[in-house]
Amino acid sequence: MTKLSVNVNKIATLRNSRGGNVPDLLKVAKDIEDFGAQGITIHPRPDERHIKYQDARDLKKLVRTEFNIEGNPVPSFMDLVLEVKPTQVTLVPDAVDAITSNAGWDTVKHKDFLKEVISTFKSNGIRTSIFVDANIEMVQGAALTGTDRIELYTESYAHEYAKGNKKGVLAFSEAAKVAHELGLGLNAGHDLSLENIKYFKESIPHLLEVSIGHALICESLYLGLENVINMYLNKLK
Ligand SMILES: CC(=O)[C@@H](O)[C@H](O)COP(=O)(O)O
Ligand SMILES: NCC(=O)COP(=O)(O)O
Repeated sequence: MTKLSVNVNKIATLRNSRGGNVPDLLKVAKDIEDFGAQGITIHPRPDERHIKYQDARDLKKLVRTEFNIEGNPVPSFMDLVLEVKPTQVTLVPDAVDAITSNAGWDTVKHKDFLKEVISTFKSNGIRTSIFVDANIEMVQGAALTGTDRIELYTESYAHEYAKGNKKGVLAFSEAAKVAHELGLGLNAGHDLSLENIKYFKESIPHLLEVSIGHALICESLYLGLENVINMYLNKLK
């Protein structure tokens, strides 16, 4: 079975756009768990444009499933994760001004840095994962850092799948095989959706967890729209 961890960044984006507490991030996270998801993911960015550092602290008290915090291990992020102690930390090499995550780690170039950061988190009882492209050399490099898991950056798979090219998954299944042989646990995420998730799951061996946010929240809005419009129409009769 592959666990579904729901990324709630977009709920925080919506909340922040009005400055109040609607939608209530904590209630949404609790409901997501009650509906059966097996994890909650957040990706606090340094500018706190969606998830605020305080959200991470508040969610820690509430999340009963797996709590995954993603981000670039700059000092403020490291301090937050070491304070909150989530189930898992996923290291993502994103620039401060990146609109969203757009690359995996160069695990060869940054091996010593990653080793040190991973050792710090693991010695504090936090499972570690490194965000990497579906590239064998990067997966092998990740194994040398001591990380528990990797998260395959699935943007290229999603992009190719949307164009009708199912072969885009091949690099991912190869990377997954190598990861398994090297004893790494396997997660995946970015731009996964109701459209492309089934084929990905069927093609990738040993997939422990996917984290999905953007598409899942957009799909939820759309799939709920008819119901809500009818509820309004009923009240306006
Ligand atoms: C690592 C990853 O792919 C996701 O965490 C993604 O970066 C979501 O972040 P945003 O919601 O800020 O786009
Ligand atoms: N790690 C990927 C994630 O948390 C969600 O990415 P996306 O579904 O918002 O692209």
